[in-house]
Amino acid sequence: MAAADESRAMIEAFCKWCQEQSCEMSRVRIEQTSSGLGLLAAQDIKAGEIGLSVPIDALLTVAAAAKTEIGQTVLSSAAARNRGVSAQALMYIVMLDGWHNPASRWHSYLRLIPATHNDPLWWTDSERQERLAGTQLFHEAARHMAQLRDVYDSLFPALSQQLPSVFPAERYTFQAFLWARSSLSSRCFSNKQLSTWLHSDGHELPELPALETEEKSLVNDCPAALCPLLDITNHNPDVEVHVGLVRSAGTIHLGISATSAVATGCEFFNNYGSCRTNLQLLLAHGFAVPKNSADTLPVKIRSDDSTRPELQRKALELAGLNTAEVHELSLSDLLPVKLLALLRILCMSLDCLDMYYVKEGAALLQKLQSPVPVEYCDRCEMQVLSTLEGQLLNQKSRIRPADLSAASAPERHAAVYRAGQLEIISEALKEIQRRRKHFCGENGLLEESEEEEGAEVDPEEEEPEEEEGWPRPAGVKRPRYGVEYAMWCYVKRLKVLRDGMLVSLCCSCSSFPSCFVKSAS
Ligand SMILES: C[S@@+](CC[C@H](N)C(=O)[O-])C[C@H]1O[C@@H](n2cnc3c(N)ncnc32)[C@H](O)[C@@H]1O
Repeated sequence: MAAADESRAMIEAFCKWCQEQSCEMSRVRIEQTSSGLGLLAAQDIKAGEIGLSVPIDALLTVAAAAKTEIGQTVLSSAAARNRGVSAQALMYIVMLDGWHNPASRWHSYLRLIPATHNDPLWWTDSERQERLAGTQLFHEAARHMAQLRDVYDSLFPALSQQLPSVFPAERYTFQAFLWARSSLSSRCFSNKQLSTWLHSDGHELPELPALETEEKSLVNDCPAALCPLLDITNHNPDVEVHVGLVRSAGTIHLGISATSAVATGCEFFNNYGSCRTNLQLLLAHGFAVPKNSADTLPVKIRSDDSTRPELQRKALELAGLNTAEVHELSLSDLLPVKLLALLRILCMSLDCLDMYYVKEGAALLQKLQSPVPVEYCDRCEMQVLSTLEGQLLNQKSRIRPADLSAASAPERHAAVYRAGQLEIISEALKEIQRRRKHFCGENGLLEESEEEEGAEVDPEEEEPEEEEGWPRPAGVKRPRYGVEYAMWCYVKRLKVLRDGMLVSLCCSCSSFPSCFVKSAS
C-alpha cells in the first residue's frame, strides 16, 4: 500500500475507533498540515464553543494503564516487588503493548502516532553537540536521557528474562522506550486539566474517576495522561484555549474550546502553554517558536564559597541570596535585580559592606537594588557590570550562531532556540553598556573606552594595538578566554572570569595572583 493510502487507512481506522468511544468530533476532521496531522474545522466553530471532546473513559491514564492485563503483570512481577514500578515505565509498556497488540483498547490510536520524533533525545551525540553546545538545553537533554535510561533499566532486561513471552526483548528495547517517552511528552495532558471543569454551571459536579491508582508498588512519577483525538491539535502560541471537563450526552468528557471563532477549513489549534520557553518546547515536542517571548537565558554566577569572607556570607544570608541560584534573564527582564544584588555583595569592598550595607538588616535586598554609590565603593558598580558582561560574552562565545535557513527541521528548530538565547545575551549586553554609560555620566567617571581608547571589554571586538597593564610582544593578541583572559580582566580591574564562571570575587584580597590561582585551580 502506498504511504498516503496507508496513512488515510490509519486515520479512517482511528475515526471509527473515536465513534465507537462516543467522542464528539462532528465539528472537526483530521488532515495533514505543515506540522504533521492536525484538526481542521469541518464547520464554523463559535468562540467558546466546545470544538471536540473525548469521554474520559477513553483516556490512557496511569490508573487505566494499571488496570490492563499487561499492567497487572508488570505490577505483580518480581521486579515490582523488589522496588516500586515507575508510573512512566508502566505507561510506556502499555503504549508499546498497545501499538503491537490489536486487542489493546488504544491500538488504532497508538498506530497513528508518528514512528519517530524530532526532540533532542533523538539526535546523535554529535548533532546535540553541534546544535546545542553552550546552552542549557544541552544539559537538559542529557539529564532527560539519563533519567529515561534509569526508568528503562529499572525493569529491563529483568522483565524480558523473567517473562520472555509477555515482554519479548526485541519489543521492549531502549529505543522503543524512547519512542514512548517522546510520544507521551509531546502529546500529554496534565492531571490538572483532567480534574478541572471547563464551565462550572452551578450544578453539582459528579465524582471524577481516580487518575492515579492506589497501587502501592507504583512510583508516582507521571502526572499526565494521553487523550486520543484531542492530542492531534497542533500548537499555536497566538490562540487562547481552555481544556477541561465537560458533560456530553450524560458522560464526562475532556473538551477543548477556543476563545476566538474558527472558520470552516481553518485549523483548530491548541496552545501548549503561552509561558512555555523554546527549551521546554524543543525538549518535549521537538519544535521551537520564533521570537518566543517566554524565552529565558539561565545565568549562574559561581564564586568560590570556601574562601568567602564571613561578612559576605552574612550579607548574602541577610539579603536572602544564594550564589548557587540560577537567574533567568529575559527580554522583559534583562538584568534581574537579584542577580545585580548578588554581584554587588560580591564586588563591594568589605569596608563598604560593613559600614553601609549589613546594618540594613532585613532591608538589605531592597538597598542592593540600586547601584553602590562611588563614595561608598569606587569600583563596585563598574565591576558588577563588567563581571556580568564577561560572563555573557563567554556564554555567547560558546553558542553557535543561528542559521535559520538550515536544511533539516531539527536544525532549524535548534537554530530558532539558539537565536532566542543569543538575542537575550545581545540585548542584555546593550543594557549593560547603557547602564555603564549612565553610571559614569552621573558620577563624572571616564568610561573604559574613554580611559583607554579602543580597549573594549568585548573579547570579540577589534584588538587595540597597545594596552596599558598588559605588556605583550608585537603581534601577540589580547587573550580571549581562559587564564590569560582572566589575567587581562584583572589587570583592567575587572576581576576574574574563567570558563563562564566567576572564580575570584574576593574583594578583601587584592593580592593577585594568589587569590586567583587558589580559586581557579
Ligand atoms: C500533540 S502532537 C500534534 C499532532 C501531530 N501533528 C501529529 O502528527 O500527530 C504534537 C506534535 O505536533 C507537532 N507540532 C505541533 N505544533 C507544532 C508547531 N507549531 N510547529 C511545529 N510542529 C508542531 C510536533 O511534532 C509536536 O511534537
